[in-house]
Amino acid sequence: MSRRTLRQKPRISYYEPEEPSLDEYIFCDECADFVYEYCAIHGPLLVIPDDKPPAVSPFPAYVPRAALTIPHVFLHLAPSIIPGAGIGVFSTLTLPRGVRFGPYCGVRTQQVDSMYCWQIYSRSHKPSHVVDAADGDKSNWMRYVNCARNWREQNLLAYQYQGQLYYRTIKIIPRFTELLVFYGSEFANALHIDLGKYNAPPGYAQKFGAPAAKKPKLDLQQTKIGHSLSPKHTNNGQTHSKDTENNKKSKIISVNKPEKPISSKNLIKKKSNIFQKKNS
Ligand SMILES: C[S@@+](CC[C@H](N)C(=O)[O-])C[C@H]1O[C@@H](n2cnc3c(N)ncnc32)[C@H](O)[C@@H]1O
Repeated sequence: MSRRTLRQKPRISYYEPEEPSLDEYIFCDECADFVYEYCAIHGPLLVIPDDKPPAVSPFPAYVPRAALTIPHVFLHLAPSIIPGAGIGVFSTLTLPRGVRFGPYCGVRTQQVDSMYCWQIYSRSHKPSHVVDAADGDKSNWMRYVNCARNWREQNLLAYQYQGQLYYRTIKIIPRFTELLVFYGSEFANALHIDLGKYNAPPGYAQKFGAPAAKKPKLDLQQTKIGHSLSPKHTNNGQTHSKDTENNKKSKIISVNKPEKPISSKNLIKKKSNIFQKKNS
């Protein structure tokens, strides 16, 4: 009887569940929990892509390319409601909660050289690089979103997903309302925003019918800025600051007063006026 050795076969595992990367989780505001890629109960985020700027801009050279990327059906640029803050981004239509904008575009760098920077984290939650949108010709409209001065006026949340930074709406945004995100405590301090007063007093959201706040498991708001801010805990690379409460309380509808309507005919005219003013 001949003895045959068995051929060396590579071992194949027919059930190799891939560990989901933490960078692929998003936070469902309704479930108040992290979900993988999208919430099976409340559905995916409504993705609004940037407009594609024309190869040759019909606007004068002082209108940066970034301004032409604004999804103009939904949003427009106008002077901010915040005194001295320059240009801001406003809704043209009422936006529901759960709309995703982005990604935030800019120059990839390691230095925080401007107020237009967002820190991106690696899958191992270490600072990876910074996206700097200071150059209006190498970035998109998201650079014009200003920082909320308190939780009540914050209607966007910055978060990291698959290595890029996005903004999503955390409440219904009535039309002609300025879109405002929280930049994180370092930039907020630089803008003289009183962080002690940023969050509403405890129980405020419940007065307006929000369910009792669960104890936050994770901090989840991305914070704009630098290397000194290390993420305390990240999920999908999201940076987590002490602002989780903002998300929990986002169940209340915005108390922002709508801005005065701007007719769409005047929008483009207004757009160039804004830049003229800014550059003069
Ligand atoms: C990322 S940019 C936002 C777009 C800016 N408004 C513009 O016209 O280019 C950040 C700058 O906007 C202004 N800004 C944003 N939020 C502000 C706030 N809450 N208070 C005062 N200034 C603010 C500051 O000048 C800051 O340096």
